Order: sequence, then structure tokens, then C-alpha cells
Amino acid sequence: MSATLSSPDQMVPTGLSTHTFLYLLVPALALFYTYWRISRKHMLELAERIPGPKGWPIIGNALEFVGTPNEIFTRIYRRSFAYGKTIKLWAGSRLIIFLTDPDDVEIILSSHVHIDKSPEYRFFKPWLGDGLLISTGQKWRAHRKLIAPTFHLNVLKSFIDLFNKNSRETVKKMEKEIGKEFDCHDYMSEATVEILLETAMGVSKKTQGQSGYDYAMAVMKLCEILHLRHAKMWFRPDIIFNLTNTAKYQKKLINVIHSLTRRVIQKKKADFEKGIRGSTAELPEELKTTKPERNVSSKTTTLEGTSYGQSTGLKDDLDVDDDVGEKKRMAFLDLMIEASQNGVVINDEEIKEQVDTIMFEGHDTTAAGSSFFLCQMAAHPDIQERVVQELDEIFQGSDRPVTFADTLEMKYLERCLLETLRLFPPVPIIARQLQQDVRLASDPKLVLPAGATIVVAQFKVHRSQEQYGPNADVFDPDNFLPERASNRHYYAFIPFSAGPRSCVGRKYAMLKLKILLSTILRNYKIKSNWTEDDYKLQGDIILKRADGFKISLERRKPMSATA
Ligand code: HEM
Repeated sequence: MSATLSSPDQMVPTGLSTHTFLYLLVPALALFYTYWRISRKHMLELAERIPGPKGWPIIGNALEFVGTPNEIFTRIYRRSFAYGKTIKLWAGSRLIIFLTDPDDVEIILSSHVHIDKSPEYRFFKPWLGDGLLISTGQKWRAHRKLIAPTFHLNVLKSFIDLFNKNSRETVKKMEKEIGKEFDCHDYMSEATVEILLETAMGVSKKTQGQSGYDYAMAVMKLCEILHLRHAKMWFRPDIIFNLTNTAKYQKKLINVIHSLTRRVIQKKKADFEKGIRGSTAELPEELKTTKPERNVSSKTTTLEGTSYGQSTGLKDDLDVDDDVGEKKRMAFLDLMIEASQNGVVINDEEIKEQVDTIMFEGHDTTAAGSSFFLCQMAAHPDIQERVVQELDEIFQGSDRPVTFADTLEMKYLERCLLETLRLFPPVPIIARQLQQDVRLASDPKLVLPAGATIVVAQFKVHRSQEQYGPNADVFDPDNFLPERASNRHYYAFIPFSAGPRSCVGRKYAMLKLKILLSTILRNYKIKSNWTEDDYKLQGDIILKRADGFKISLERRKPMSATA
């Protein structure tokens, strides 16, 4: 006994303290569990009626979230078929309810009450602050009212030359990959960051240099960390996460991002003081639109029954007042800076948060959407050739840049794009925190309890056989033919969400994607040996291929002089 006492390891009677600790821990946990069950009686009673896999005491179904991102995604999607349209899971003490019926989805998304984001969005806070994606209540309402008009079609039309310029530069950059297999997401990601900088932010990407690329890389890495925090339970509490090396790395990445944001705002403010408005990005003479496109109604939608990525039955604040003459409206950052000059509507810190939000929301979503589109074109060569035939009819062999009127002629390409967003929605789920009970339309016996996290599972809604028929999993652009679309529930296609918190960048994204993707397809044949069945999907906040967006290119014709 005395010999062991002299050992430093034995100075503290660790065995005894561990036992004491366990003796105390077990009743403490039991007490906590009992208190928790009593205080959540109402929630537990309502949750009991909702189908879902059996969980363990305390941890609930947390083990469902163990594994690689692809394993978690595949497991949860596969397991969801064992239950009905509404499925519950317990992640520890958190009740999570997945909705897949369009009637139920409509109740949540169309509401002006259920607009609070789930607690998971707090992981974005160090990066996005209280920007539009996360904020709620009066602040969200005021900023949404300010920001939505800056994505009006009249503003977007003024970006067309820049969309053309950047699309041609992307084609040029991709030239070195001809004949090899490569991951097109790298190119789509870089292109979207550069286009956002030059359009929504209105600064020349040349002034950003290497930092534009570092920024894109930092955004991608940060998304991986955020996914990790969603997927690994022990990474969720800040108190534990902040002790890890990953937290230190996150800080570094946020620094890279925030430095670029601050620089962009400073540059824009300096320009503003000199009376410079609009984008300062350089444009080659041959890409400058000389005459505005008259007689092209902004109201015109390409496909009957859909309007810029959503059903025409789903009106939101982006759909108001599209045809008010040629009224000039201001681009996003110009308007933020102008509003801040009187300091009432938005201050400098808030501008930074909104810039970070737009750069994140506008970047990763569009990069994933365009990468999936290219992979789908490669996987379906016959469909790709039909798109190219349509482009040949529009451009008649000319290398001229795309006009707004051309984008309205790209009907088949648009159907392919919508079908890609249906099968591979870049935002695969949307989560809201319920402040009051909600009775479901699909099954009035079921009530979603206040305090629960509601997950609108677009990925599953979009693959509903009830809405899309027995071949709901098959890539079929004709799903967006008017006669088929008119037989569907408006909320059966919601890649941009819907209702008051819909995506403000919806029209921007659709217009930009049509110009970028048509320019790529006019220059390259997209090829690959992979089909959808080979894709390893991960719901990494943004839906991605864990195996990489692998394609190869074959030149269709000599590159145009302006490319
Ligand atoms: C294919 C491209 C895109 C897709 C699929 C997409 C999808 C979505 C979805 C599903 C939401 C709702 C998210 C939620 O409630 O958690 C959303 C919100 C948002 N998106 Fe997009 N988005 C795209 C492109 C863009 C672009 C290009 C921008 C800006 C330039 C943008 C800016 C925003 C903003 C600011 C919000 C928050 C709106 C609010 O809460 O009021 N998005 N987006």
C-alpha cells in the first residue's frame, strides 16, 4: 500500500473518485431524464403518434448519424421508406420531424409565422453573422424588403454582358482538361465566385487576385466543417468544438473570407464616394450590349407553368412588379452602401453579414447545380444532343454572346436544368424551428409539437411517385412539359424553397446558369462513364457527389476569338 502511494500515478485515489463519480452520474442522469420527460410531456405525447425508428434512451436515434457523409445520407434516405410521409427521429433530446407531403410542406413554407430557422443554423453564425439566411423577426423582414428588389429582373438583365464574359472565360480555362477525366466542380465553383464578385458585388475580380480562389477554397472547407458539426454529435456543443484543432482551422478560414468581404466593401465605398455606381468589372468591347433589348417582356417565362425555377402558382416577393417600364434598379452592394449612408436601415457590420450570406448562398448552391447538370448531360448523351440541337437553332452556328431573348428560347435546356434541380436539389433539406403546434394536412391525427425541428426534405419530395409517377427516380426533362407540370402540386418542386423565405437569388441563378451552361455546351461535348446509379451523394449542407463531379470534354468546334 505504502509503495503504491509513492507512485505519482497513485497520489490521487483515481479509482475511488471514478466510482464516486459514476455513483453520482447515474442517478443525476436518471433525474435529468425524468425531469426532461415531465417537462416535455406535451411534446412527447404528440411525438409518440408520429412514426419513426425506435431510439435508445438519452441518445435517441443519434447512431443513425454515424459514418461517412455518404453513408449517413444513403442510410437515412433508404430507411425513410420504412415509414409514412412524416417521420420522426430523436437526436438526443431534440425532436426532428421530416415532412415529405407537399400539403404539409405548404403549411410550413407558405407561413409568415413558421419562419424561424432551426438551431443548427447557429453553426453558420461565426461566418454569416445575422445575415438573411439566419436572421428572423423584424430584422429579417426589414432586410429582406431591402435586398429582394436588388435581384429584380431589370437589374439582372444589366448583368448579361458580365455573365457572357465570365462564361467564355470558364470555357477557356476548361480547355486544358480536354480529353482527361476531371472534377468540373472546381471550375463551376471558381466561376460562380467570380461572377458574384463582378455582378452582385460589382467589383472587378482582377482587383481580388489570388484571394478570389482562396475565398472559394475557404468556403468549401468551411462547408465541410459545418457538415461535420451537423453529423457528429460530439462536435455540436461549442464548449467541446472550441477546444479542437478543427475550430482553430475554422477561425483561419473565416479570416480568409472576412478579409475579402471587408476589402470588397471598402472598395465599393471608395467608388461610391467618387460617384461610381454599377459594376467596375472590365468588359471587352465585343461583349458590350449596345442597345437594350426592347419588346422582351420580363414577365415572359420560358416554360409554361414555371417561372424562374418555381411553379408559377408559387408567387413571392421576387415576382412583383416585373414590368414597370425600364425603371432602373440598383445592384445588391450599391443599394446596401447607399442605404447605409443614412445609417438607418443597415449599418456596416450588417452589410458585411449580408455580403457573406449572398456569397455563400449564391456560390455553393449554383456550383453544385451546374456541376450536377454537366454530369447529367454526360450521363445522357441523347438528351445532351437535343439541348445542343436547340442551341444550334438559336445561334445558327454563330459565336455571338447570349442575349436575354435567347435565354427565353432555351426551353429544352431549361427543362433539363429543372429536372437536374428536381433529382439533385443543391439544398436537399430546409429546417425550421416550430414555435407553436401545427396539425398536418396529410393526416389530421398528427400534430407537430411546438419546440420540434421541422425538416422539409426536398430531396424526397422531388422523388415522390405520387407526384412524378412510377419513374420518379429517372432523369426525364419532359417532367416539366406543361401538361405534366399542371397536374402536380405546386409544392412538389421546391429547389429554391417557397413562400416568404424563398431564395432571393432564384432568378439570378436561373439566368446565370442558362448563360454559363449553354456557353459550355456550345463549345464542348460532355462525356463520362458514370451514370446516376454510380453517384455517391452526400447532403453536405449542399448536396454534392462525394466521389467528385467527374466528366471529360471533347471540343465541338474551334474556340471563338472572344472566348
Ligand atoms: C441553384 C442555385 C440556388 C439554389 C438551389 C438555392 C436554394 C435556396 C434555398 C432552398 C433557400 C432556402 C434555405 C433555407 O431556408 O434554409 C435559399 C435561400 C437563400 N438564397 Fe438561394 N439558392 C440558389 C442560388 C442563390 C443565389 C445565386 C443567391 C444570391 C445571389 C441566393 C441567395 C439566397 C439567400 C440570401 C437566401 C436566404 C433568403 C431568406 O431567408 O430570406 N441563392 N436558397
